[in-house]
Amino acid sequence: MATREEVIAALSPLLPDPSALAEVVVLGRDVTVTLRPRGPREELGSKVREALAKLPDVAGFEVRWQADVQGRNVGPEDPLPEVKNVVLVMSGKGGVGKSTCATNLTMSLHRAGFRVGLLDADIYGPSIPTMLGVTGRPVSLDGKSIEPLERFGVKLMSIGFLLEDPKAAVVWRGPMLHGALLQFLKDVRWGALDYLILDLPPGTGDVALTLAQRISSPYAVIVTTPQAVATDDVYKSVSMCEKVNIPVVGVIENMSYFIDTAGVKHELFGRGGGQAIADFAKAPLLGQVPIDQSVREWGDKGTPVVQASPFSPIARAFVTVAERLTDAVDARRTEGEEEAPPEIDRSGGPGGRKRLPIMK
Ligand SMILES: Nc1ncnc2c1ncn2[C@@H]1O[C@H](COP(=O)(O)OP(=O)(O)OP(=O)(O)O)[C@@H](O)[C@H]1O
Repeated sequence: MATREEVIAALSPLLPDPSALAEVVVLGRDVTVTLRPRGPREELGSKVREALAKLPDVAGFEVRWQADVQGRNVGPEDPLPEVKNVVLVMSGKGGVGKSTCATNLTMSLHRAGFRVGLLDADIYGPSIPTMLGVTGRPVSLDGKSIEPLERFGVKLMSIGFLLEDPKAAVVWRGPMLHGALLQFLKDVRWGALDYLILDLPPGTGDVALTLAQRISSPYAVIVTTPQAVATDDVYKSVSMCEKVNIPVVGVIENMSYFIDTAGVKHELFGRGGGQAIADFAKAPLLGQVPIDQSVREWGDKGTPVVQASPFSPIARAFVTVAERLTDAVDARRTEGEEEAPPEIDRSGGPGGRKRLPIMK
């Protein structure tokens, strides 16, 4: 078993100054290190993880962050005044692992010490309830606001919670669904959050437009596979973000490769797709997530792999993506790339003013 002193001695040379190390907890063969960084997180996090991996008798390790997260300029009519950052997870087409990335990103941010919520805005195929193993109906304590459900310490809301059978195809009409989404933003008691992650339906879209019209300074993360680059869909989703003024803050390449039991890497879906989209979007590639059977297995069991197996290499891939995302958001906010608060659409268009009978 490594001692606290050994961990501190191994990490000290990597730190910009001693105060960057806020806490070291050794529990058996597991180590949790809390850092208080001045600069970007991902580089320091990677170095610290590398050093921890080299320590003898350390089986698992995690890095947490103690940081003041920069927030957006919230417009006067923004439905989420206490939410510092809103991140829309999007994809050009279905099945690329958008919901998987959204849930594991959320869990990575939560485990790293940030306050985070997850809104399943994939109103046509909500999968967050399954991936997080949550059932139940949202309730209202005051008859006005909706209490979010909670799982693993993360606040959650999904249209799936409102369906009798979440697996059944959603037959509600578009405007009603948009109304539900807006209601989720406005009426759910999210409280103070550093990041609210939204899992958007695949494709270009009216949902993104609705959100862009209501929320000040959201950012988009595009999920793709190496092969999806061959289709127009993913480029279209980047262009659509541009059109509705939602900056793309990064790209995640999912299912990038597969490592077999002999340790050989196979690039089943080709290579370079994520970087090509990142270049097109003029945004960083946040990471390449390999194909790993445990991702699907844990997703099906209702516990994201980052939560179920936090010390595994696949969990670390998601953790790195999450750290790069926080760095990318901070960098954009520091550049002062704030958008003007959105014009509020009162036309009653998609989403209109319809309210859902959630809390009869
Ligand atoms: N890196 C990965 N390794 C292994 N399986 C994965 C990986 N990423 C996603 N999957 C699996 O692929 C399937 C599709 O993933 P997911 O539902 O996240 O995609 P999606 O893009 O959100 O789909 P939809 O657009 O239909 O909502 C799921 O069964 C998921 O467990």
